[in-house]
Formats: sequence, structure tokens, C-alpha cells
Amino acid sequence: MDQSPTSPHSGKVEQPESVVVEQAELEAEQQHVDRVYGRVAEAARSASRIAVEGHQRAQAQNVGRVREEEQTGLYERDVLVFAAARRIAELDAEHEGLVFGRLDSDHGEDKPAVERAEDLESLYVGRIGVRDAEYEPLVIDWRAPAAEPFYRATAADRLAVVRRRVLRNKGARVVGIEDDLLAPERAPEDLPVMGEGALMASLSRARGHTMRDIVATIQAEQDLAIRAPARGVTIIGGGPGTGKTVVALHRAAYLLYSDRRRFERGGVLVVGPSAAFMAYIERVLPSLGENTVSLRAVGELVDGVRATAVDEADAAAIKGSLRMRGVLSRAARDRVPAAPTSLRVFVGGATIELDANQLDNVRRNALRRTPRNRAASEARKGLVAALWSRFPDDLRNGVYADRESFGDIVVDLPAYRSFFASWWPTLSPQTVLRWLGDPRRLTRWARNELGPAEVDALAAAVRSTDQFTIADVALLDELSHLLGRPPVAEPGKDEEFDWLEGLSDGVNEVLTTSERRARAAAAADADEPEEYAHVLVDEAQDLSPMQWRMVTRRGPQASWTIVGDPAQSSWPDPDEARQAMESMLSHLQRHAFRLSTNYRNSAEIYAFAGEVIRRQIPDADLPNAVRSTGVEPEHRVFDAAKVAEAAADAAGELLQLVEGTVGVIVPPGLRPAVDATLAELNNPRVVALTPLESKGLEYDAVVVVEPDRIVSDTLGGVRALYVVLTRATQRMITVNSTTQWLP
Ligand SMILES: Nc1ncnc2c1ncn2[C@@H]1O[C@H](COP(=O)(O)OP(=O)(O)OP(=O)(O)O)[C@@H](O)[C@H]1O
Repeated sequence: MDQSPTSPHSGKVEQPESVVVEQAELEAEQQHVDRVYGRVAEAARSASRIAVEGHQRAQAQNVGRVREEEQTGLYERDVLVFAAARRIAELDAEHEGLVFGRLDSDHGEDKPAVERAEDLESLYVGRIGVRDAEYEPLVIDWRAPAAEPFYRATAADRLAVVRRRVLRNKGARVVGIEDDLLAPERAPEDLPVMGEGALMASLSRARGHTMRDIVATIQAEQDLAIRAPARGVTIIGGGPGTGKTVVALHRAAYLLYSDRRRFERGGVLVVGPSAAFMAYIERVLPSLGENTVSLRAVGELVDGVRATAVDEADAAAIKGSLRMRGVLSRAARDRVPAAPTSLRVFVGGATIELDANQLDNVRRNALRRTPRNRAASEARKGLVAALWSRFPDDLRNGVYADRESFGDIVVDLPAYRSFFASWWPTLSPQTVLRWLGDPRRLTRWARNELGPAEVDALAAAVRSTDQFTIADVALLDELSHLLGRPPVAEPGKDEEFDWLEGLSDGVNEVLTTSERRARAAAAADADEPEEYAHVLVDEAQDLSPMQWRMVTRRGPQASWTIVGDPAQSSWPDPDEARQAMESMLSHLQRHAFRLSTNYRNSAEIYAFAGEVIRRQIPDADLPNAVRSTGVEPEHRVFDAAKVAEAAADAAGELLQLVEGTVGVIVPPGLRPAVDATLAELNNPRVVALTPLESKGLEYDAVVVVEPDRIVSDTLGGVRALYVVLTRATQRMITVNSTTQWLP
């Protein structure tokens, strides 16, 4: 949608009778909106009737050029119309109306222009499609093909649209109208045009703590990315504030609509950088009527772990590097610490012993082709074979005549059983990851991969806390892949795998076969990585190579949407991360989209941020910021000891100047001091956060504390500062003890 602030038609109705015209228009639109709500209410009263109607409509749609999967989508949506009543209640009564757009079209350039407004064809666009009793559309779903011109029409290519209208709603009430006249020369005399343009109105509004949908004002280049076919990998690039996140979420809603069967059954996963980010975006999909998409932060992709802690920069860099693959693979195959180093059994009149070397050989052989947790029976066979080879020839008779019956007796001996339980326990990824805290063993696993300083840093990071960090989660996932799941007992094959084996305390419990199967199934359920039909990765520039491995395991058969901006990467080597992604997805076809307009920052704030990043990355992809406020960012310099206080003062001033939120972004080391000074403001509109936490979020006003330290203390350096400098929509104040960082 091309709604520039200088649109030649904005303000056209600022004439004496404008108020009267506006009132009349609002009333007319309200009537239509009332009909839609009335129809939905009626539908809610008779769900079963609607199911039948939906079916008939799907059949009626059989004529024409509707693709099969769209039909399915349409049919299922119609069946679900009755659920719309419930959704209306869920919509944020302040902002999210059911019907938000209207198109008035003629018949294109090769037909004469129409004379009267009533001769234009009008079509309403909304969050769901609703038809009247005669199956005439009262409003069409924003994702339907017929709604495309609402988003794609521009003055240059108007797609037969004469006027595009956006309705501003408070719940079911129409409170404002923003028009966009695409073909002034073809507009009938009596066609009213009003408002400043919906986009500008929407961009200038105060921000809250959660992101809102943009269905009413999706722009043409965004619409292309939203509706791109699902196959292969769709890459959506663009600088800060270009709508990458919000576009990705609308794309998820679109994919569900276009092929509901495939994506609802197969699942759609959205992966984002942090729990705070997931909370920020979690309302968008429900407001678009979609509740089935899984949203997970990268720290939550492994079941049972919800990591929010962040490593120090050096440890994070090591944990994310592909070199960890070799380290973890060696750890997963090594001896269990504190496991017995010899096995001694008394059997058939002889005492037989295996020493540490012999045990190591058995272990290595068992692991040659099978991951550890699935190799218990190989290990058992190896032990029996080694013991048998040491069993004296002259004793090989009776029940000890052959290896098999010898083995049956050996594995039942209490000494063997207790040995095996501690020598070959079922290993959890968590257990093995903890082993990396021992620098001596880590040095062995890290040979040729990590230098001594890196080994020390990694071991110290592992020992420093018993919580898992976000970077650990990818390591846990790698380990669970390397260790394998314990085999699930199959009917008739129970004896293949003994569940008692893994219990090191040797508890003797008696399980029935069905209990055992139920347990096995539950274990399998818990460990099985979930797989999805479509995976959408936001802030993809931040994924480390190890995280890419984890994420791609979630969709071995999936199609992908990957959203990011390399200039905002918090990974020290963005090229390495990009290569990791490419190698994981190289077999898939790609389509790339680039978003070119920054809708978040005022032009003044973005001009400054752009200058900062250009110094570091001369060819960074800088978007155009469209909205000017006339307010330049302000840079204040204080003594280092006064900075926390100065930050709170700046936040206090900004609270007076903006209606919505104020974000105070501080380097992690200064966080406690700034938290303390901000506490005195005691205002829920202010939040303090670290540069990493600010990823993807936005505030009306931002205070940036000690930019120099943001650069030196965060993994992404200047790129992290660029993220921070692009969070404010209206105002920004920086508070520093130096001025060196200024461009
Ligand atoms: N077409 C649009 N209409 C109204 N608002 C929009 C539109 N496109 C984007 N926005 C708004 O611009 C802001 C930035 O969008 P978003 O967070 O998706 O950008 P981004 O490209 O992911 O940013 P970053 O890379 O900096 O995290 C949001 O408030 C979003 O709602």
C-alpha cells in the first residue's frame, strides 16, 4: 500500500461540510459492520446449520479458479464460522475490529470510468470471511485471493482499485476512516475521500508491551512475502523495523489458511530469540484467529528445559561453534565418570576378570555403529564374549558348554548386574553436558578443537551454575541425538531391553508387560524431538551454528521461512552462522524477499543509527525510515559514577513526553545499578533490559546507557549497539561517560 505522508489526496475533505460527510460515511460503514456482527451472532446460535452452509459454499466455490487446497481452507473456515463469535470476544476491544478494510473498484482502464460512487464495486476485507444468507460475501478473509488487491494495489498498478479504505475500530464500533485514492482521474465526483492515510496513523500510535497485528495496513512488498508459496526456504531480509517479524507471523496465518490440513496437522513452529520476545509477539496470531502455531524461544526447543540464562561472551562463542560437535561426540562415547574400571565374576568354578583396557575395547566396539543408549545389548554381548574367551577350556561343559548358555548365566549374576548398571547406565544429555565441567576430561575431548584457554573458559562456564543457559540447549539437543533414545520395547521382544538395567541402585521392581510398554512409550514421547511441517525462524542472524543444527532437526521434511538481518547479528562471526544455515538447508529451493522501509524508527533516530552501523559495515542493508518527528536523538555525557542516576532522570523525562512505553537498555554489568535507580520511578511503562533482551522489541522512547560498554561487553559488538539504537519509535536519549563512540 503506498500511503506516503505526502499523498496528494490526504486532507482533501478538510472543507466546511467535511464533518457532515465524515459522519455520514462513518454511519454507513457502521451499518455494514453491524450486519457482519449480526450475521456472526446468528451463526453462533446455530453451529450445525453453518456447517451445512459452509459445505454448500465450498461446493459453490467449485466453479471458478479456486485451487483445491484453498477450497479446503475455505470450507474449513466456514465450518468454523460459529467459532468466530468466541473470537470476537477475544479480540482486543480497543483495537481489533472484525472488519477493517474496504475496496471500491471499477472495471479497469479499458472500460470507461464510472459516474457515481454507487456504481463502483465494493468489497470488505476482514479477519474472517462471512457470507449472508444468500452466500453473498459480507466480508472476505484477508488471506483470500480476492483480498490481494487490498494490499498490492498502488497508484502505479492499481489492480482496478479506485479507493482503498481502512476502518479504524474500537471493537465493533467504527471510529475512524483512512482513505487512499489510487486513481483520482477515474474517481466519481461523489466519492468521499478522508483521513491522513492508515499507515501513518498506525505508525504514530503509542506502543504497548505487546506487538499488534497489521492486517489493515500490510504493504505491497510485505504482502508478497506473506503470500509466497510454502515450498522450500523463503528468506525475508531487511533492516531494523521493516516488519520482518510481523510479516513472518502473518505468513504463518496465511500458510494455515492456504493449506489448513497440511499445516494444522503437520504443525507450524515459530522460533524466536528469547522468552521475552515470545511474550512480546504472542498475541499476534490469536488476533488473526490462529491458535495452533507453536511459539518457542531457542532456549525452549528441548522438552523439559526452559533456559533463559545467557553465557558470558567468550563461553557463548565456544558453545555455539561447530567445533562442539567433535567435543560432544567424544564425551558421549567416553567412560562414565566413577564407573567401575574392572569386572570380576565367579562363574562355573572360575574367577574371570576384565581390566580397564578390555572394558574400553568392549565399549568402543559396542559404540561403533550404535548410539550409547541403544547399545546396551551390544555392550552386554561384548562383555559376555570377552568373559567367554577367558573362561578356561577345561570348564566348558554342561551348562557352560557354549557361549550362549554361559552368557545367560553370567548376565544373571548379581555381581554382573550391579557392574553393568553403573558401567552402562542410560545417559541423559544433561548428565553428559555436566561432564564438560571437568577440565581434565574436557581437554581430552577437545583435542584439536579448542585451545587451553577455551577449555578453561568452557569448563568454568559449565561449573559456574547448575542452570542450563540458552546456548546449552543446542548442546543438549546434539547430545540427545548422539546418545540416542533407549529402545522402546516391542511386543514379543521385551527381553531385548531390560528396563531395570539403567537403574544404578538396583531397585527390584516387577513390571507387567503392558506397564513396561506404557513406560517405554512415555519415554519415547518425552524424548522424541517434535517435527513440524513449517518452521519459521525469526532473528535468524543470531542463531549459532550449533543452534542451526538443533532447529533444523525440528523439520527434516519441513518448508522454511527464515527472517533476519545480518547487520543486527549478535554472533561474532555472522558468516560462519550463515554457512551453517546454508549447509543445513542447501537441498531446498530458495526464494528471497527484501523489505525496504523502516516502519518503526522516526527518520531522525534511524539516520543516527544508520551512521553508527555504516562505520562498521559499509555495505549494511539500510532501509528507508518514512516517518519524521522533527525530534533528534539526544546524547548526554556524565561522570561514570552518575550514569545510573542520569539514566533514570532521562527515563523520567521521557515518560512525560510519550504516551506509551520507555525502554532503558543497559550493558549487563550496569543492570543492577540502573534497576535500583529506576525502581524509584515506580512506573509500569518503564522497563530495563540488556541489549540481548531488546532484540526484536520496541518502545516509544529509549534510554541507551553507556553505548561504549554495549559494544565492548556484548558478543555482537557494534551490531548489538545498532540493535539497541533501533528500538525507539519516537524519542531516544543516550547517556554516556565518554563521547568516543559517537560517529
Ligand atoms: N505494514 C505495516 N503497518 C503498520 N505497522 C507496521 C507495518 N509493518 C511494520 N509495522 C510496524 O513496524 C514495527 C516493526 O516491525 P517488526 O518488529 O516486525 O520489524 P523487524 O523488521 O522484525 O524489526 P527488527 O529487525 O528491528 O527486530 C512494528 O511495530 C510493526 O507493527
